[in-house]
Amino acid sequence: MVASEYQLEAHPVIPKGKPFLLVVLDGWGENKEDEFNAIYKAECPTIKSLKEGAPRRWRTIKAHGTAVGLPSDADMGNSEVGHNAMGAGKIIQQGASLVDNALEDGSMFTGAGWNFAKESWANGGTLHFIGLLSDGGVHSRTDQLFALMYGASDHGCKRIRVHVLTDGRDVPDGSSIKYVGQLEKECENLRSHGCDAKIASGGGRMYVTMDRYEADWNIVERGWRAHVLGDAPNKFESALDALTKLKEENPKLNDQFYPPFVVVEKDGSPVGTIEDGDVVVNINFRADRVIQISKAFEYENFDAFDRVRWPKVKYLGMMQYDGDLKLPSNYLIAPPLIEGTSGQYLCANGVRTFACSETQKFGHVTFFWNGNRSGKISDELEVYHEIPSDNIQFNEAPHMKAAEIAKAAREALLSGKFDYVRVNFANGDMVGHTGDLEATKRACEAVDQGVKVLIDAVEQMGGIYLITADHGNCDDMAQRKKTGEPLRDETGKVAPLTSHTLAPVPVAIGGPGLPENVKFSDNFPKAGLANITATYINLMGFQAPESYVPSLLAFD
Ligand SMILES: O=C(O)[C@@H](CO)OP(=O)(O)O
Ligand SMILES: [Mn+2]
Ligand SMILES: [Mn+2]
Repeated sequence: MVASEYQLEAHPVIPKGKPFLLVVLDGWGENKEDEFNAIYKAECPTIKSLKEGAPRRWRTIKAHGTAVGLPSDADMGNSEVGHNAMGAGKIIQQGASLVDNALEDGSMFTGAGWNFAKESWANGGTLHFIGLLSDGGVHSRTDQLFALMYGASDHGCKRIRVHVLTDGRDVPDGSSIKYVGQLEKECENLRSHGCDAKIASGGGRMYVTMDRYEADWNIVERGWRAHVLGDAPNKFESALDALTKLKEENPKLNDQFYPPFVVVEKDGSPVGTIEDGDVVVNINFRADRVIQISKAFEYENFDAFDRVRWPKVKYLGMMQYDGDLKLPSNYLIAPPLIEGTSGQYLCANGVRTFACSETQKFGHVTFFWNGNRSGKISDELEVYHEIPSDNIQFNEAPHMKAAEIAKAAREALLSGKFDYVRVNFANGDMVGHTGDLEATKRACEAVDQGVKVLIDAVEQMGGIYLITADHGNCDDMAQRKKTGEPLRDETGKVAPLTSHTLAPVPVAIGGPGLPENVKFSDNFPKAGLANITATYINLMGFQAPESYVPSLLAFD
């Protein structure tokens, strides 16, 4: 039975019932064609032919800044906001913006979450912050952390401990020293005003605490031991010492992969373990990489690793990270309410869906796509298929699981059991984040081969496809000066860019099932990822919901 609020009318031009393929090329922007654009330099005949072979069915759309609900157009896009927009058909004010608003209008410090946290320090508990320390704006921002620290001090908090995860992925490698230096300064300032604030522990975001989609629980366990128990092989008298000395010992170490460390007093005792009665605030607004640590703090029954000690603390997220699990149960800011997602509409109209990626992006095409819900929309109509990612540095095996994803999705298309096959290829993004240009070219080639397999399957089935991306990354692998020239070190070596880019992303449609007269409209020059949703709902033979931003299709 179709829930009437979600009923969709038939599209007047595009027939229903053709198998439909949607591909997200993660981290694949349309950018300047130069030697640092891995896509341009790689052999990608299939994806390049989409643009050259059918120019009326290829265009770019915005994937960053306000077009995807971020605070400003200086913000690069990311997977969360990109997949939220593509899944939901509208621009959603995202976590970063909601936190900014609450800090600006003061509602941060009057809400239920803040009041709940306050009880703890009013009773002598320590306030702990855990999170990614940078101003990358993808998972967190230092200015928001500092505002919370000062807010707490203004509200009577006398003891703050910060557990820092160094970045180097949304910001240049090596910048962790700068962010830790800034935080040290703020701590010093707070101390001079009577609030004992210190950095207590830390580690690199890809090695400590911030695992996602249960790819490797060891990452979270290392964080737990350092932050909660004060237990790590590396102990230093300050976080700055930790970063500089660990790097001296191992010059190849990068910010993303710092081992866990604990800051200790002169006598070797940790400056800030997490104890009964304390309050822990996770400063990340983005969910995927803090769901596991949130479970470790929140769940009484927990067997992912041995916590050794499970302190009775108040635990809060910057946001609630999982709407289905209600995790965590306490949070500072209510997450964006993402209702009326494409999945809700399509399931209500009987569309049988196969969603697939490898672990690193599995939640992107399911959880983020469905408006940050960890469950399925329909057990009868949907199959979610995860291919386990390898736990390695991805420039060592840049093909990742592209072939396996293509194989699984191809079988789904050919089986006739699905109307809609949705996949994400991780390579351009995950290898792009390593800053390794040569490996990233190989990554692009693996994606291109995967896309070819899938387009062939669509051809065979008389289907329709839409191929797009969530934000840029592999399209520019060099840090740039203001002039656009690549930035070089003293030896002339180009500084690698490990982050996403601000580039728009391509979108291409095609397939034998697509009527000849369907093309992209010449309107909507400012279209963004949210416009994809109405577009693919049309491609499946339905008119899009009125609440969605417009479809990009036009008809001759
Ligand atoms: O790895 C991640 O967490 C982010 C970058 O911080 O990348 P993406 O948005 O592509 O998942
Ligand atoms: Mn992405
Ligand atoms: Mn990324």
